[in-house]
Amino acid sequence: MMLDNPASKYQPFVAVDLPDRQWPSRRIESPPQWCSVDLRDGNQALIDPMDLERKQRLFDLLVKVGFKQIEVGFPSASQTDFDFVRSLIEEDKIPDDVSIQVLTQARPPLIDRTFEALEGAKNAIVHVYNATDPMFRRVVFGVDKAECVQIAVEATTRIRQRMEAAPATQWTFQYSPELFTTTEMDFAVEIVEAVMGAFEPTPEQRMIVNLPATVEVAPPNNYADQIEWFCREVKNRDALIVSVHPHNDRGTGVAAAELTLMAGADRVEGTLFGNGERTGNVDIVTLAMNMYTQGVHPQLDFSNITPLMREVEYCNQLPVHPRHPYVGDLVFTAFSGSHQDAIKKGMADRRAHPEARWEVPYLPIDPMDVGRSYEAVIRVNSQSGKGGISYLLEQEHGIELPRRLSIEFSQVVQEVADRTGREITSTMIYQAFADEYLARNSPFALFGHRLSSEPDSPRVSVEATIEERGERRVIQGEGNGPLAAFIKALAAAGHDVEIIDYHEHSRGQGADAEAIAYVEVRIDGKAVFGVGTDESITSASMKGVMSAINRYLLTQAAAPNVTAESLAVTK
Ligand SMILES: CC(=O)SCCNC(=O)CCNC(=O)[C@H](O)C(C)(C)COP(=O)(O)OP(=O)(O)OC[C@H]1O[C@@H](n2cnc3c(N)ncnc32)[C@H](O)[C@@H]1OP(=O)(O)O
Ligand SMILES: CC(C)C(=O)C(=O)O
Ligand SMILES: [Mg+2]
Repeated sequence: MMLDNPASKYQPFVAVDLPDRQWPSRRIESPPQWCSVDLRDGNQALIDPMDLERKQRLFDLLVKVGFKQIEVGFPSASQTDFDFVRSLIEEDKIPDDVSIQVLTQARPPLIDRTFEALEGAKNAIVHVYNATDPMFRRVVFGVDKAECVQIAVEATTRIRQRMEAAPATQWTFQYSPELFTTTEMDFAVEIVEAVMGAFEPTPEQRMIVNLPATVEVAPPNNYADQIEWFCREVKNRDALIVSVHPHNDRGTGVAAAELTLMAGADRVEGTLFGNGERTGNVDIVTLAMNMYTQGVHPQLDFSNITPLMREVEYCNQLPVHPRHPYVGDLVFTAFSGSHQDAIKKGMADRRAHPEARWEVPYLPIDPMDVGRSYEAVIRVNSQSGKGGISYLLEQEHGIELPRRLSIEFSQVVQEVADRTGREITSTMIYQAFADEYLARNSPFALFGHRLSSEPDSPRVSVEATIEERGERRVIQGEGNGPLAAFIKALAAAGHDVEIIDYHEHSRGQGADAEAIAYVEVRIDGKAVFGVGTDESITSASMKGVMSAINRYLLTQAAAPNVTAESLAVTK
């Protein structure tokens, strides 16, 4: 032992010797039996355990999600749990296809009280446990292996008798060798087989053997080895439903559940969002959604996950982390530029191929599948780039910036983001866009124009009323189209402007529809963008040119120093 290494006081886990393990090459192809233990294992870990109202709300939610097995409490432990079980039964609140499960220690008075609570239930699972791990046998119980087996067998016998005395209930028996993963594997099989000897399950009437990682102390592959080993070794495997109950002390509860299912487990006990003792039980939402994203429907409904999360937060009085898989407030949001750019392209590709499989960069799942919108997919701060800014303008304001303009405008937003150090909302982005381009109507303003053309001639004449530094006048020009004619008129008035690039589209629908024109011009060798909006596309394009001239005249000192050449290589 290295005395200067404080970690040397810990023991490494004992690996199972299973060189011919089969589970690594298996896949999960169907969902397991799910059992929610929110109302028991989750509840026993809360600062304030749930009262009857919260328990009932969570029970109703679990039923709605689709759980068919729900551990509703430890009725011999508290009056609240006892009363809750009684109210479920007496007020007929349990759907016929749902089994309630209750936990008891392997102690006769507690078993008797448990059966009192269950009187009149249609379907019930009685779950008894005792710790089998060597440290617990020595430190907590002061028993040897034989005495440990005796505790389990006597409890099983008593439970069997109580079940036989109440045949109107459809009973299922469940035994957990608590701390299975730190129990000697051959002893785990020995005690389970002794319990099976007392209960006598059959393939037609199976019992549940729940093999918990009560405290997660080893990597998930070892739990999987233990499950595969157990399933091979135990006699009458076909009379058992093998259940796993991962905890999350090492942060690998979900991985453990997945690998143990590959290793042969039939059933998983866990909680919504992973509430539970210490670092929690395995999170069934993540587990189920992981299956979903592999094309396996978990048969649990998480299609409207945000209200579900809020309800669970209310019942547990604990928040769900904003980065929690599939549900956290931030998990469908990209702030960083390259992610946003890729998402924007992926979403465009998706719109072009809506029937294709889901393939959007950085979004492992379609947010719509859990009831989230695309709204928060992109949010902008100083880590963002042009892709995200353009995406928000496009999605929320119908503005489809041409590429070079989006490069220029992203620098305007970047300046605001760097200066404030805060998130820039889509409203703020729109405002910055409007201030920068649309509000540019002085010192140069357009007050109206008239177009005319000769029949059969492509030539167009324009007569426009402009105001420059307070002085109003009429300018005239002729060209191959309205915009060309307007440029000619401006040249005659002393403003030499060359159109480099031009884009337009309509924005909004119906009576609210308007045209938006993006004009890139060269003035005195400098590339400048302008944007104009109007009901008429011709007016929008002229306003766009005016916006560019105004930006050139007024803001060139403050505006980013951009030339046509530099835009081609920026960002
Ligand atoms: C891994 C798990 O999640 S296990 C479930 C844990 N959940 C809970 O404990 C919540 C509900 N529990 C309780 O309210 C109480 O513990 C009760 C009502 C069940 C029992 O309370 P008490 O009778 O005061 O016993 P307490 O829990 O303090 O002590 C445990 C005693 O039961 C024994 N015991 C503990 N677990 C078991 C078991 N599964 N089977 C048999 N005996 C057990 C202990 O050895 C100890 O015996 P001792 O007094 O002779 O030393
Ligand atoms: C009661 C048992 C199954 C338990 O919660 C555990 O071992 O974690
Ligand atoms: Mg547990």
